[in-house]
Amino acid sequence: MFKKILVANRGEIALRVMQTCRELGISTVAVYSTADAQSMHVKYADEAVCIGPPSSRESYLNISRIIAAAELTNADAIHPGYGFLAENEDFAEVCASLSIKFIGPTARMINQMGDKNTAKATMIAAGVPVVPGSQGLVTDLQEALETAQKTGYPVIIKPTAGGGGKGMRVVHEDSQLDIALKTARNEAEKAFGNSGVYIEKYLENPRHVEIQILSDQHGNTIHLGERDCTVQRRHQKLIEETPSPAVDDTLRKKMGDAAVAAARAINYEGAGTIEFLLDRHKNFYFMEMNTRIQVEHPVTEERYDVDLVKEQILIAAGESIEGRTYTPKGHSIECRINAEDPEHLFRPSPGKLEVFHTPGGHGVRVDSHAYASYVVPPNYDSMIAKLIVTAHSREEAISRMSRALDEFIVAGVKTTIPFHKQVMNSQVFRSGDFDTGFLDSFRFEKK
Ligand SMILES: Nc1ncc2cc(-c3cccc4ccccc34)c(N3CC[C@@H](N)C3)nc2n1
Ligand SMILES: [Ca+2]
Repeated sequence: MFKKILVANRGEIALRVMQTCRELGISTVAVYSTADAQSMHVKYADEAVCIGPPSSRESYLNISRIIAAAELTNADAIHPGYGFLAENEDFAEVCASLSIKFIGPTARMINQMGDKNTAKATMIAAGVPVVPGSQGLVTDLQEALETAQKTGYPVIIKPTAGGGGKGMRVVHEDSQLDIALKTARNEAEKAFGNSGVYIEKYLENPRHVEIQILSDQHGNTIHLGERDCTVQRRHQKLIEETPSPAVDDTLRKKMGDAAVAAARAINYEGAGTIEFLLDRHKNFYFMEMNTRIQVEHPVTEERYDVDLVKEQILIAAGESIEGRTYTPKGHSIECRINAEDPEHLFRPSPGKLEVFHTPGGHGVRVDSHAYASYVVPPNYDSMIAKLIVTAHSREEAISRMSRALDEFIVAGVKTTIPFHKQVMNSQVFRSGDFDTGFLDSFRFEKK
């Protein structure tokens, strides 16, 4: 078992990982930029190393500085959290070459799943349903036209080197294809340094349903159910829940089995998530595979009564998950509390927290690094807390979430709390019958 783990991240996930390390008796090393000198994860860790100025490029994205901190403190493993270097194959490779255990899959696996076109080919080989479209990358207009005519409009052009919606273009007819292909390739080159794009049939307003996977180093793979992440704004997830209101037991088994087959096919190691698009006819299609712990992991932890960060660490240390069974129980919903102003296009609202009072009570969990007098820095993402609520049914979870949001008092910055309150009270959300277009048509009522 590891003696010391360096957490190469900040904010709530850094604290979350350190909490599990402390429970396992593993000492912790924090890395931080000068902007995070007063951050909770720095105070909480057994050791802390300042790795640079506020800019991510010179701190949390700087491989050599993080490795230097690991060597300096003699850490025997690194947990990357999510974002930053969590899916960076060079980082995983450098750790491996220095015999510092990267808590996650190998560099090869990160690479294989990071390239969306390669990931898709791998899924086809594993028998996982994928969206019909081009066989591989599309470079010239002629090939694009043939693919689009074979697939049928509308089609979507997607960058192979990244997810998250950047460089995507939806095309409805031949005349638009030339421009769309050029702009998609340009945007992809600018955003990812790789202009590779592929084409898929465009599914109108699907749901986003993802399956949590756990695979150990001994060939065992299990799934821990689904998370519905359909409530998103500009490709940013805002609300996640499990179970999905759109998934029944039959579909859950099909999606779970497909996700397990995919992980087995690539001999996956660690915690991973297979993201699917789910259409109105309950057909599901592979979208992406994430090779990291995700922001929304707590809803799965609450329903399956599992510490996913603990599982990651035990698996990285070589433990087997053979024979592990989980009985899912309850309905869990997460709201991401961001320091953003819902009355002004969710623009960031950094600043000092004059008041930070978190809700409590049975079935209420708050994952946060924030505290009263903490200054939310403008340099990083705006999430200051995750409010996770669990109850026996979806209806009960929604009313508990609504009550907890009322008690979540933050002053000094604007937050998404009032927005979440309105979503929880909306008929459409309560009906469970919505798709990824939900927020496009959701009007936030300014008070
Ligand atoms: N073939 C096909 N059809 C419709 C799609 C629609 C989306 C999409 C677009 C906009 C918001 C979304 C929210 C959740 C899930 C998917 C979406 C989509 N992606 C890919 C990256 C992800 N962040 C959004 N891929 C799609 N692919
Ligand atoms: Ca992804």
